[in-house]
Amino acid sequence: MELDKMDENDWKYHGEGNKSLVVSHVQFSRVLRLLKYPAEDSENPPQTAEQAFRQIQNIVDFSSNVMSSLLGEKFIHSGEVVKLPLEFVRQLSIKVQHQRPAWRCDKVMDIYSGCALCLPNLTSPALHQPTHTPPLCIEIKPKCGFLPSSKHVSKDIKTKVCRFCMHQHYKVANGKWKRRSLYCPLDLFSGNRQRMHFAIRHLIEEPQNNFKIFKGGQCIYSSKEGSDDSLDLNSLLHHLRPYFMYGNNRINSHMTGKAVLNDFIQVLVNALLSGGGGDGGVVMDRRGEGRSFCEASHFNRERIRHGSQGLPSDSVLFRILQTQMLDTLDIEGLHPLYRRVEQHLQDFPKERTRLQIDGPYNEAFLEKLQKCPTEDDGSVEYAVAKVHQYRVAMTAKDCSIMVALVPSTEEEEDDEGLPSQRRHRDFLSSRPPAFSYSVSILDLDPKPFDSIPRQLRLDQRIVSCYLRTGGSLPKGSLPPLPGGIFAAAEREDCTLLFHPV
Ligand SMILES: O=P(O)(O)O[C@@H]1[C@@H](OP(=O)(O)O)[C@H](OP(=O)(O)O)[C@H](O)[C@H](OP(=O)(O)O)[C@H]1OP(=O)(O)O
Ligand SMILES: Nc1ncnc2c1ncn2[C@@H]1O[C@H](COP(=O)(O)OP(=O)(O)OP(=O)(O)O)[C@@H](O)[C@H]1O
Repeated sequence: MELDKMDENDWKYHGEGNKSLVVSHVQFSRVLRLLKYPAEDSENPPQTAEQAFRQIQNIVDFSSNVMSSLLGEKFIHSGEVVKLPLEFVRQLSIKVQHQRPAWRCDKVMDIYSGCALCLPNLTSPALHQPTHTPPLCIEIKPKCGFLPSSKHVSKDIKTKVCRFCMHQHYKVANGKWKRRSLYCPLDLFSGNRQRMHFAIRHLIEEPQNNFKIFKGGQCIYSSKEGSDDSLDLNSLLHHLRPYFMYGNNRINSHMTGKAVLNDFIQVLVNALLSGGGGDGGVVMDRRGEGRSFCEASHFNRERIRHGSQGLPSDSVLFRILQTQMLDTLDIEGLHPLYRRVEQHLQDFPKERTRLQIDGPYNEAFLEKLQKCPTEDDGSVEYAVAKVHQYRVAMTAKDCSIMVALVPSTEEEEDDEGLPSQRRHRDFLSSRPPAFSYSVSILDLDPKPFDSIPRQLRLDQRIVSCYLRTGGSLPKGSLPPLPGGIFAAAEREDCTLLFHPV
């Protein structure tokens, strides 16, 4: 990529979140992630080009020096900061504007700094050979996978119903989403295949901003944000079916929609539980049996056929969960420590640098949070270390997982020996066809120190909304019944009920 010869026609809109907009290269497996500002700041950018460069460099440093050490290098692609010609960025902003979802247009793309983060395109991984079937990439934003056990938690409900499930009620009540998702992160993080299957099924039913599917780099399945449109399961099945035709199905050229979805979910569960190599010991996580169930989950505990297996210690879910659990005090216990730091900074503003409140995110930062004493000695150092830990946990609660699945070729499947490509890849041993896969984690930005008071306010609002409504919702806010899109898959097949494997 020659930075002085950038042409907006080589790039296309790829997606966006709350604070960045992503464009992908039409030919190479690269994306550019550009910052966004509130629309009211569009005339006067809130920071200088140098500050924008520093912000993106902080993102790279935080990802490569801090998150990578906690989550595992193999999952992380930190990218590099690039300086782009301003004319290119302006033209790009005009080009992508009409593709942006209306509900994200309260923010505008940064066209002033010329700075961006250049990353590998995780939805069209380099291991894909253009002549073969395009890779399927599944993006999951799993959110928080445990119930708090801190003594500082003031509302008992927080120890019973997980944050995501309570937040769903708040989001529907406030019109962010029309329907409630029945996905529960505690099921996904359980390590129990049945519960994980159940969780993914609900992500498919109501993806919101937690689930997307890409084929060959194109998004083929996601929520139409803010819209009430029903999801097109037939179209999804049409895309997925060719990947799951094997054995007799290949000969009969028929496979039920239910079977396609079951196989798809099974392959995804395998990838999430795999360690990407290594021995991958299975461990029970620190949540303990009682703490790993959310009372709002629709999963029937009695259906568990085999006890809770726990997550393999080298799996992506295990690493994310462990990092999320650096939040040991809950926001209610953390907030007084935040206030201690804030007070200290008011008294000694120059201490901001020594305490690394806004970075640099280097080894010293990592050491500060890893060497935090277990007991509060009343010091500002203790408070800072807990705040740093909490911010890292926040990032892990808001990151996304990208699973890329590449079907093995006929030759690879038919070859009795071990083909050279296969030696260099990890293969999922579900049922045929085999998939080579890679698992990555994206969106590992540092959360600002100042975001902590907002966290406390949001926590209070979510809990009081849940308690006020008693967990009930207006009619129509549940996914369509009976059985949602899965019932549609069954109708398409005129066959049995959908059962998790
Ligand atoms: O607070 P939450 O749990 O609602 O998470 C926010 C996300 O909302 P979600 O509930 O996932 O829809 C929110 O996502 P959306 O904008 O809703 O897609 C952002 O990821 C936000 O992070 P940031 O402020 O952009 O760094 C997230 O804020 P942080 O809490 O991570 O700062
Ligand atoms: N390296 C990548 N390769 C492919 N797609 C990517 C990559 N990085 C981001 N994306 C896509 O762009 C979308 C927005 O990116 P990202 O989640 O980083 O934005 P954000 O603004 O930080 O999100 P949030 O709302 O969580 O703050 C992602 O959901 C994903 O689909």
